[in-house]
Amino acid sequence: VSLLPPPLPAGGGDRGGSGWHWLPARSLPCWGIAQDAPACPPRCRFKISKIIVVGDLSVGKTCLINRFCKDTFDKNYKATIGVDFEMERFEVLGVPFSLQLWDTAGQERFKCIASTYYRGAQAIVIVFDVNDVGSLEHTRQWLADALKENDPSNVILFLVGSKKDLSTPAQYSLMEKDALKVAQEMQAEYWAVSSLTGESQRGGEMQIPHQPARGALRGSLLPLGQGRTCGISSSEWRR
Ligand SMILES: Nc1nc2c(ncn2[C@@H]2O[C@H](COP(=O)(O)OP(=O)(O)OP(=O)(O)O)[C@@H](O)[C@H]2O)c(=O)[nH]1
Repeated sequence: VSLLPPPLPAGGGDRGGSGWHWLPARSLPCWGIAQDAPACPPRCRFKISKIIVVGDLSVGKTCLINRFCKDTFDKNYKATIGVDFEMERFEVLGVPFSLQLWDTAGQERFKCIASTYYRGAQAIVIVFDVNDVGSLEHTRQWLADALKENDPSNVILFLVGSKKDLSTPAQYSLMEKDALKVAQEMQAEYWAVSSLTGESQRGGEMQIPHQPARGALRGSLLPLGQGRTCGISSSEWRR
């Protein structure tokens, strides 16, 4: 945890309270990254978005992030201790854009540490296992905890059902009904995914309030594992 960048403050960066963090590229070294970044003209700015990924123990949060950022899958379970961190960089219309993906521990004993990193999120991804109805029930509590540290009117919510490859079509369609109900209640977009196969499928026709400023973030997250230019893992940062 001590190697991670500090939690971002709530609200906006230097452009006011929009929740977006606009930082000159050269300000990144204060987090211990990009130490050798060349000098950038003032217009060269990173748009930084923080995404937190929450959910029960072993539902597949780390695998989801690894599929998204590195296009890899590890079948061996290694519990996340506290929080972990990945950064994804890409360009939208020539603007350098960075996603901070915060992988939080599902284990109860680490919840206290992990929740200190919830603040300042632009998106909350709540993950459950489509084969475990209990993990779907717990998503409401995960969301409530994450929203204590964030402005509910200013975050994009995703409910993600993981491990779809392990369920039969009949089992899945039963679960999907419940998941869509929960997603509707939360005003979240629902996705079912398999980090093993890389499959992702959007469920239902959710009516989400239009937030044009957030289109790029939503667009970058939705096609799980696509549209990236490069990924930087926390382990690379530590070199
Ligand atoms: N078949 C299959 N297994 C998966 C999938 N996603 C995760 N797993 C497996 O589920 C186990 C837990 O995955 P993790 O991603 O570590 O779970 P987590 O939610 O990050 O767990 P914590 O860090 O303890 O909160 C691992 O053994 C993974 O290989 C999936 O889509 N399909």
